[in-house]
Amino acid sequence: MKRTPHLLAIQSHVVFGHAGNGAAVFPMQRVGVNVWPLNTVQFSNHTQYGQWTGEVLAPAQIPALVEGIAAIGELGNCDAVLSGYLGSAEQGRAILSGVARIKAANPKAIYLCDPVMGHPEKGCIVPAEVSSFLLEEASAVADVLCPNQLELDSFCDRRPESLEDCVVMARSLLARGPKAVLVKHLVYPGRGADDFEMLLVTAQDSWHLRRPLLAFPRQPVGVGDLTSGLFLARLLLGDSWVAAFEFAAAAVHEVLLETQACASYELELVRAQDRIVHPRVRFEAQLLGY
Ligand SMILES: Nc1ncnc2c1ncn2[C@@H]1O[C@H](COP(=O)(O)OP(=O)(O)O)[C@@H](O)[C@H]1O
Ligand SMILES: Cc1ncc(COP(=O)(O)O)c(C=O)c1O
Ligand SMILES: [Mg+2]
Repeated sequence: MKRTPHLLAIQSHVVFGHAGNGAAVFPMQRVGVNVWPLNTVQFSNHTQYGQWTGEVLAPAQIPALVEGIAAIGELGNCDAVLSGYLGSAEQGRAILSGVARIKAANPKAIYLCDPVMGHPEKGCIVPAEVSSFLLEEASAVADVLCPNQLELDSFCDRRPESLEDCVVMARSLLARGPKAVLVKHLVYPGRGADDFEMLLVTAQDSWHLRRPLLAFPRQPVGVGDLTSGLFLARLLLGDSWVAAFEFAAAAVHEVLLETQACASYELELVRAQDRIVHPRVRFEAQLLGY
């Protein structure tokens, strides 16, 4: 029987609703991965409500928890680390030391970094030191980076001029060390008004994917976290880069369709659970010639 992969997921948790691990853990489990959730913050709700209560995890807890897993002899079973929303740069450095510890125990383990930098206009609040940490330190260690357009622009310190330019920008991140860059949401001059576009770039190839843009009165939160989590889960289950990309796009679209149908602000993950595992829609990624 094929072994079930194990994944250490280090990101935020919300008590109410869905963001960070609260958006990604259940879907990753549903598609067939053992998830080890390590919550960088525990907030009452995501920050786009404009108010929340809760705490940031003390950074020293991250290596302490990783050591605890090492002490029971399980660290070598960790196949991947996922990091997302961070409460402080110090937490980020603690994650990198955890990644090093895990790679020493299992050299095949991969590290996917979702560089959540915040979006002040949308009300996603992330400390400025976290952005600097992601730009300067995490990107050099990550095997896979999953920025949105704003985060890609921050990495490159400019905005794209075209789709081809988005590929150039994503490729420039590969030079820092990652093997693949998934841009979860593309924004560039001249893009299709009715589409939601994504990009996957590896050293060899680049793929572009379109799915329908859905109308929401308030943009749902946690979509990026869900995308990164499902992409990594499917990679661990043996998918190729492009298959995992297409799966994540389809499964996330199913969740958004259910969320829209329920007129809900929070992602309808429980109602959409079967559609996450077996998406009814399929979006084919197009291989770009550049
Ligand atoms: N098909 C879609 N139609 C409309 N909005 C979408 C669709 N897919 C994702 N979104 C929204 O687009 C935004 C994507 O956010 P973005 O900033 O690119 O990534 P992240 O979720 O990581 O912040 C989110 O607000 C999400 O709710
Ligand atoms: C606590 C928390 N985690 C994660 C996120 C990231 O969510 P998204 O997937 O939309 O980038 C947010 C965004 O506001 C947040 O408040
Ligand atoms: Mg995000």
